[in-house]
Amino acid sequence: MMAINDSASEQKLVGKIQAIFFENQENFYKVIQVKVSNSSFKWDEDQIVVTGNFAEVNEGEEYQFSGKLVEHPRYGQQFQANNYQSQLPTTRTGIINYLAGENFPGIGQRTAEKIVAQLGDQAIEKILADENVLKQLNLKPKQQQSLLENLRSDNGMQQVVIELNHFGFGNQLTATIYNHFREKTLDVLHQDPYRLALEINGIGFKRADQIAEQMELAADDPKRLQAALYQSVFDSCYTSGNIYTDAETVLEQAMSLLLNSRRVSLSDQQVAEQLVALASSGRIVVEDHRIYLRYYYEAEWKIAENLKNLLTKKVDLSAEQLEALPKLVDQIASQLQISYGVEQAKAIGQALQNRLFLLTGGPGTGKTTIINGIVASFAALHDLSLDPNEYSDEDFPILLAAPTGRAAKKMKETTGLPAATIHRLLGLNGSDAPESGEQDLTLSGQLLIVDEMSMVDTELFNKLLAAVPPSMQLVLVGDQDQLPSVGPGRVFADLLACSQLPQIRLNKIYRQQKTSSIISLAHAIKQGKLPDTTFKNQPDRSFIACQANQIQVAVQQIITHAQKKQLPLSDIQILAPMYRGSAGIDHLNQVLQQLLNPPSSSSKEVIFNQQHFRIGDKVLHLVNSPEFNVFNGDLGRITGIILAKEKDNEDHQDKLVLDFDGNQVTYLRKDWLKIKLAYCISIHKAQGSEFKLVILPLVRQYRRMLNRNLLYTAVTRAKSLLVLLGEPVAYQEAVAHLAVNRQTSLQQRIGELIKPIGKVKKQTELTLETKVVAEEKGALKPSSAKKDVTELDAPKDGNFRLTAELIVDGQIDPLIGMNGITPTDFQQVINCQDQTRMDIENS
Ligand SMILES: Nc1ncnc2c1ncn2[C@@H]1O[C@H](COP(=O)(O)OP(=O)(O)OP(=O)(O)O)[C@@H](O)[C@H]1O
Repeated sequence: MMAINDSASEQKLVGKIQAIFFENQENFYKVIQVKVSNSSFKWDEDQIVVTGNFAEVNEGEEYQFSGKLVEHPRYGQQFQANNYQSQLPTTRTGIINYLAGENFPGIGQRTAEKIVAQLGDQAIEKILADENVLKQLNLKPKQQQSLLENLRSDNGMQQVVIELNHFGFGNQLTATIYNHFREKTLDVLHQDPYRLALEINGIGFKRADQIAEQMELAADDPKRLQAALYQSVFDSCYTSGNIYTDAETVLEQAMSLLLNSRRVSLSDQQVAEQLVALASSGRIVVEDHRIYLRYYYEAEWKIAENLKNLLTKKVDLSAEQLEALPKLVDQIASQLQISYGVEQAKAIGQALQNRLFLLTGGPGTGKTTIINGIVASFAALHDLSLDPNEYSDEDFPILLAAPTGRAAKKMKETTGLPAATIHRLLGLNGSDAPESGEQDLTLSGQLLIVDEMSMVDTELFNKLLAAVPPSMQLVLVGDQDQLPSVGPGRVFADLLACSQLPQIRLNKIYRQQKTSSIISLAHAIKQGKLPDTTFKNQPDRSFIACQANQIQVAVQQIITHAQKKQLPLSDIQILAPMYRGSAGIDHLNQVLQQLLNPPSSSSKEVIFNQQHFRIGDKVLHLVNSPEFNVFNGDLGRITGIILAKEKDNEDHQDKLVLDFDGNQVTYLRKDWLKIKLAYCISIHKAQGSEFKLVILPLVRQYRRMLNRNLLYTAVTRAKSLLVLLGEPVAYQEAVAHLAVNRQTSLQQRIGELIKPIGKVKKQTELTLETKVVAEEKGALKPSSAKKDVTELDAPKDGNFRLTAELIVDGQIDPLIGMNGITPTDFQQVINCQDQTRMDIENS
């Protein structure tokens, strides 16, 4: 039995489990009833209720618990256990009976007696500590196996839970760690605790390093240095949205992680050596000056390869069908009572004739109208019914999808056809890590249209494309001038930058100008201009000049005014770029909650992460939770609060009941991290949503965040009314700054695999095996850095490998990967990190 962290203040309890009252299926938390046989504290009753984190405990078995007696406000005295262990039989007869029992098939009474005769009263502990002791017993191999496996599984999970608790992991993480490593958990914990940081979401380098320090792992251990380096590559991508980073950034960040965690100095050389080792291990990939997480390196290649495969097969249309196309499009237009513009008609024609088609355009340029045209003409061309009821035995042949719930809902409303989120379409669970392996789903259908493509990140697009069969046609629609996806990559912009991919950019605005000055403002912003009318009131928009400290009062007044005009709260949305500061999202939410949903003695509230949640509050969902059918950016309302102490609340947990457009979901306390008050939300989170009235405060306080894409995205969220407020100079600064482009190589990968139309050459096989050799001190070998990827071979199994030999005179060059980097490049990194912070704040 492992040592238990005993402390003098801890109380002990020994007893048999009589009943398990409650067990949480998602973690190890249980409430059990124990028949007391012994206790270190005064206890006059026969039974006691014990709560805590337990692996599989069995009714009827005896356990020893350590912890403390607590007073539950509703249930009285209970024993709160921190640790527990099964009371292994201690007497000779007890051990013999235990081993001869049904837990150990193949071991009878005689064998059990023999084991105890030779190994003594400590037989079980001895076997668990060293399986070699079994050799002296002359047991059959099957008996040995039965003994070992069953003793270990009886004790294994229990020990894991105890030890993870001992290291301070709560219920949820304990369950996640155990489910990930299973019976190897303790080995991982003892031999390479950094794997926790590398493989488990929610555990960072610092936490793993604390465990490693307790295990006395040296501060310069290669595992430690590699873990910090990996974490730095990971952080650079996830915080900036870049697909790759560079050696200088990684080395600098890793060093700061290492020194912040333990005050032991390390040389640059030591850390740089481990960067090379990490690349050799395949967990990161180094190509030229770029450092990738392996997943993203492969994802970009796979996207390019899947696009190439898709484009290889032509759409099978007969000469008659092709000839009839223009007429068909005209017919559809007259059904919709419009006449398509030249570009619009061309877009529909191209979507019908190509396996892959990209469509981008600003607000009001007719994207939705074109989607409707594509759907109707595709159905007419292929003689398909658009009535979902006629497909009871087969799948509907036209799939419509979007990255958020709200965008999918909008698609459903505008087309009158079923539409889903991409996650739902692919059956993805929100907690799937990018590395969660190959998915084998293949979509069924003939046409897939994805809207709001600017929000789709590299990981999701990779997964989506992997599920698209070569027989399907794919239409990707979006507005490339909006903010890029929250996750790494800028897929839509990269695809549009590839002229070899069939695409159309819509420029003409069709939404009537006289009813919308918002749209013309958006198009001017896109072109880097702020029209003279920006700060003058128009029928559908207005401007209120004020300073940062006046924003709160101004916003309160606008909302009060809008409410007097009978505009429901769900139609009003305040958008801001930043969470912090007097004009930041968090402060505005507090102020607005006070105005719109103040505390009252008759209504319940809970406090979580310094936020008060009350019935009626508007909330924003921050992550994708397909299990609830709620997605990142969805807005809902709190309709119920059930407190743990309430009479009929059987599982004694605090709960919030939320309503997302009719979808009622119950959130336990562990889920509350997923929501935030939403009277004011970030512009990032508003992507994919539209609101009747948008209120947009911009002040110089946000200067670091302000750029053209951000302002454009905010303004285009307003459907009918827009109130701008703040400092004119902040608007001017936003329009003047173009967002820094993310570092991605998708365009390059596509360029290597898909030749420009009309210039298709014989494809050279690709490989991703790059050999980088630094010839001169302080520099990578120029020829390797310039090596054309088409010279290399891509393994069919997708097992990309990289050999990085960054060796100079037998030494690792501390300047690895920095060759050719100019101060401007470095500045770009800094700018990206600024962008990054914004992404962190908004994610
Ligand atoms: N060819 C056309 N003739 C007449 N009206 C058109 C035409 N194309 C689009 N419209 C109208 O213009 C308006 C905007 O079109 P649509 O909603 O399709 O644009 P969108 O690009 O999807 O805009 P948003 O991104 O703002 O939703 C709609 O009222 C639509 O009916």
